[in-house]
Amino acid sequence: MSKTFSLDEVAKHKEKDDLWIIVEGDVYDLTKFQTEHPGGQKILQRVGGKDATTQFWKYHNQGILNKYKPKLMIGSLEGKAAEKPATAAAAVEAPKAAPAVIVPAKTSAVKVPEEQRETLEPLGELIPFGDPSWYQGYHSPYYNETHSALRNEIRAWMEEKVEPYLNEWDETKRVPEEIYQEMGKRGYLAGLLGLHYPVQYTNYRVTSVPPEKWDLFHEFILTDELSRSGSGGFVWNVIGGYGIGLPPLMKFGNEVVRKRVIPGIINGSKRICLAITEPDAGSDVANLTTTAEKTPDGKHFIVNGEKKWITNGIWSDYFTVAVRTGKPGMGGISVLLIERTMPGVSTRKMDCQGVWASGTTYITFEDVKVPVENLIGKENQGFKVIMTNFNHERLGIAIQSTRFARVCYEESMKYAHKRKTFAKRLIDHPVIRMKLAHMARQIEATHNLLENMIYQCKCMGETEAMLKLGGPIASLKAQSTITFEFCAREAAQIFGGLGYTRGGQGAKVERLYRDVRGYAIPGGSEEIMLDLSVRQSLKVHQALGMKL
Ligand code: HEM
Repeated sequence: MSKTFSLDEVAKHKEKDDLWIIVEGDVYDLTKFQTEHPGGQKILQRVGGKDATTQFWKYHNQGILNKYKPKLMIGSLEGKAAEKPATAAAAVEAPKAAPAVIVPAKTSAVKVPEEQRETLEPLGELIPFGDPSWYQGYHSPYYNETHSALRNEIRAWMEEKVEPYLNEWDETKRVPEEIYQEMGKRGYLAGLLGLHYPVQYTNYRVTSVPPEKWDLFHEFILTDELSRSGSGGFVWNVIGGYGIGLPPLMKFGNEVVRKRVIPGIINGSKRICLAITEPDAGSDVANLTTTAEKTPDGKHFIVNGEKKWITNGIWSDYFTVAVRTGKPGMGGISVLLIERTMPGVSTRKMDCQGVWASGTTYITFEDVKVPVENLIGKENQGFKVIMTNFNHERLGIAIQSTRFARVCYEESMKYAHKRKTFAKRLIDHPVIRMKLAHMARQIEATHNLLENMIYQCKCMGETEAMLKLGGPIASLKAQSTITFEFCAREAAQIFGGLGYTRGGQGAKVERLYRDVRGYAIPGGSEEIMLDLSVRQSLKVHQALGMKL
């Protein structure tokens, strides 16, 4: 049981060589820690023996408390109010108006179906627009109790295992391998393929969702909650290569290869990535030049070429690679599964502006001998394989960008309640409220479009979705990254110097600002997406009988 102390007892420990403070009713012994405190020793000594809750929240965010609590907390004050989690939001000055009342499901005007009631149980800090509206007691047609259970499960895991370490991982440009392995064991990797939960390849299950109930909204929630990290590097480290590299193999791979390779990847012990982009061919896929020539006996392809900006390439065991097997243009492309053990594969890490922990890689293939069984899909029909992948990839980017925009907004809203300028909190300056309002309206609009697209994908078959939704999803991808860029910029302005320095309270904002281009360019640049959204939708609607 944790020790309890009276205020008088704590007050005795106020000297440099015996220094305690109180934060949120808990007592911390900072005697040893003070010399390594990044904010300085004296500032701690000034609050020695006292309640320093207000000062603490002024300079730190929740992650710091979560990280240091286990090391520095020695007990609590006598009579500390019934255990409720300490949060930065709790320290924010109370609003003047009466607190909002969440309408419980039972008293809603419309009868809420039994299976949706739990989704109305709020989660999070209830900052307006700080989470999707169904997290905050608002109705939605898309979610049931398995979705809210999953949301709670991932958030708890992220807060314990991921959040406190994000800054470290960003600086070292690597997420510990155990996190990826845990993604496998917790069943999360298996749920990220835009497909039914693949029970045939894994015995791991997601604790809160039976496999037969798994749908695209679960995948949405999973990616969304991972993105609450506010780190493109983290998200891409754990799902970047996997989410786009594995689906083609799952759908179009040779059965023997699938059985040999997929279980290790889904269980988190092996890694895969998608290698399409080349030094000279990005969004313009049809022009790629990496060649794969068949050997005279027809048993192998010999692959030569270079791939660039490949997420996770540096630590991947498998590469889903677009190659040219035939004539110029889209009719001569195939997709091959290349394995790191095959001689002639080399990878080199690239230094980029953002997404640091994602392992952006330059790959060279030099006379790599690949068995024909490793062909994914049919020879010279690889363009279809690549196209089928695009909706899933772009939806993933849109989910991440939208949550990143929300993180920028949420962080700004919290900070605007504690930072004072000209004797007023930032939130009391109309110019700051205007910034927050513009962020929120774009985030909410994008999120609603996102839910609509996911619902369409859930209802349509894959081919119908590929044809009909190519345009709208391209539009959504651009909408989400433009929103992300806007919110990152506005958040950086609100945070001022703190959004310009790495680490500290503005860490997420500073990092996300650097990650913006990593989202606006790959998976189809904004310009190409917007143009495609009109061209593709016109084609589809011509087929549907458009009268123009
Ligand atoms: C449990 C007690 C505390 C811990 C574990 C702690 C930890 C930290 C850490 C890790 C940082 C680096 C910045 C960051 O990553 O966010 C920091 C910065 C700082 N801390 Fe603390 N701190 C504690 C208490 C306090 C208190 C009570 C004060 C003020 C009275 C304070 C004032 C500061 C200041 C001024 C900075 C520099 C902020 C900046 O760079 O903008 N800290 N602290």
